[in-house]
Amino acid sequence: MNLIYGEHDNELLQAHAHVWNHILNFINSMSLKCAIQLGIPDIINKHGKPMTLNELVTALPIHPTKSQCIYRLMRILLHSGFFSLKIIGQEEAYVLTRASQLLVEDNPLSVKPFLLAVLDPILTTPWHHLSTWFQNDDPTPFATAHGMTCWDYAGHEPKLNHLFNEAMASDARLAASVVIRKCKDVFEGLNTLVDVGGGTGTMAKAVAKEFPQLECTVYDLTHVVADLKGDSNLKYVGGDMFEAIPPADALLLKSILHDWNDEECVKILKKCKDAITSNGKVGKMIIIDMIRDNKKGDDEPIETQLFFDMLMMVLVTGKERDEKEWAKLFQEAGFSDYKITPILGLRSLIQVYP
Ligand SMILES: C[S@@+](CC[C@H](N)C(=O)[O-])C[C@H]1O[C@@H](n2cnc3c(N)ncnc32)[C@H](O)[C@@H]1O
Ligand SMILES: O=c1cc(-c2ccc(O)cc2)oc2c(O)c(O)ccc12
Repeated sequence: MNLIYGEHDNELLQAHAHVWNHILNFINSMSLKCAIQLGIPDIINKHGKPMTLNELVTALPIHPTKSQCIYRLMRILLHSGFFSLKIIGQEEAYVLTRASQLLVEDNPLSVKPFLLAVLDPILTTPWHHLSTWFQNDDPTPFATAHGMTCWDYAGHEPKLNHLFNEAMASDARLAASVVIRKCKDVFEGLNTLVDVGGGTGTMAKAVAKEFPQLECTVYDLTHVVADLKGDSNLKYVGGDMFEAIPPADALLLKSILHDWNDEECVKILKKCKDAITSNGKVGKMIIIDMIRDNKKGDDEPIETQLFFDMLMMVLVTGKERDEKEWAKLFQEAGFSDYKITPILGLRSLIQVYP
C-alpha cells in the first residue's frame, strides 16, 4: 500500500477525521445520557434564567472532586446543540435549546424516557452481538444477546417492561396531541375503536377523552395491560394480535407494524381485516408509522430513518418501509385502498380500507 500521499494529504486527513468521528460517535449519546441522569436540563430549567457554570456546579449532585469536569461535559453538549451560552454581565451562562427543552422532565412531550430506554444496557448490549447475529440463525441480535425476544424479555423483566412502556407513552403523548388537532375527521362517525398493541393506553385515553361517544379498547399483551383500569369509554383487554383482534369500526396501529417483518405484518393485517369486517360491517385501519423517503434530501431525516431501521433490525424483527413496501403489505393482506396523511415529520397517518 502506498503510504506517501503528498498532494492528497488533505483528503487523507479528512478521511482520518471521518473514521475517528464514527469510532467515537457513542460519546455524543453517552454524554447526553450522563447530563440527563445528573438532571442538568431540569436544573437549568428550574433556575428560570441563564445559569453560570458556578451556579450549575453548586446545584449538581456531584462529588466535589469532579466539579472541574462539568465544564468539559457541558462543552461537548454545547457543541452538539443541547445547550447554548448567553453573556450575563461579564459572565457566560448556560441556557436550554429547543433540543434540551425536549429532555426536561415536566415537558409532557419529553423524549427523556426514550433516551433512558434506548441507552439502557438491556437495549445497547444487542448491538455488541450484531456481527454474531449475521452469522447465526437467531431472529434478532436482541435474541442473540438475551436468549429470547424483546417481548418475552419485557414479560419477564419488569425493568424493561417499564422503560419500554414509559418510552412509548411519551411518544404517544406527542402523536395524540398532533393527531387530535390535525386529523380529527379521521375519528368522526366511528362508534368503536381498538388500539392494537396500544401499550398502557396513552393514545387511546386521549382519543377517548376527545370523543366521548367512541367506545375505545386498548388491546395488548397481558403483562402490559394486567394492572390497568379503564373508565367510562375506555377498557383494557389482554391478548395476542397474532391469534385474534377484538372487532371494531376502526383499528389503530401506532408503531406496531415497523416492529415486524413482512410475513408477520401480513398475518397481523389479515387478523385486522377480520376484525373490521365482522358482522357485515366495513371499517378501516388507522396506522401511524414511518414512511421511509428514498429521495435524497436533508441529511438529518435520512440518517434518522436509517437509525430507526437499524433499531428495528437489532431489537425486533421489523423494518422501516417506503410507500411501495407498505402498499405491497396492504395488497397481500387483502386490503383494497389506502390514504396517506403526513403528520409527524417522517411519520404518517395511513387510513387503510378493506
Ligand atoms: C412499539 S410498542 C407501541 C405501543 C403503542 N402503540 C404506542 O405507539 O405507544 C409495540 C406494542 O405492541 C405490543 N405487542 C407486541 N406483541 C404483541 C402481540 N402479539 N399482541 C398484542 N400486542 C403486542 C407490545 O407490548 C407494545 O406495547
Ligand atoms: O427504540 C424504539 C423507538 C421507537 C420509536 C421511536 C420514536 C417514534 O416516533 C416511534 C417509535 O419504537 C421502538 C419500537 O417500536 C420497538 O419495538 C423497539 C424499540 C423502539
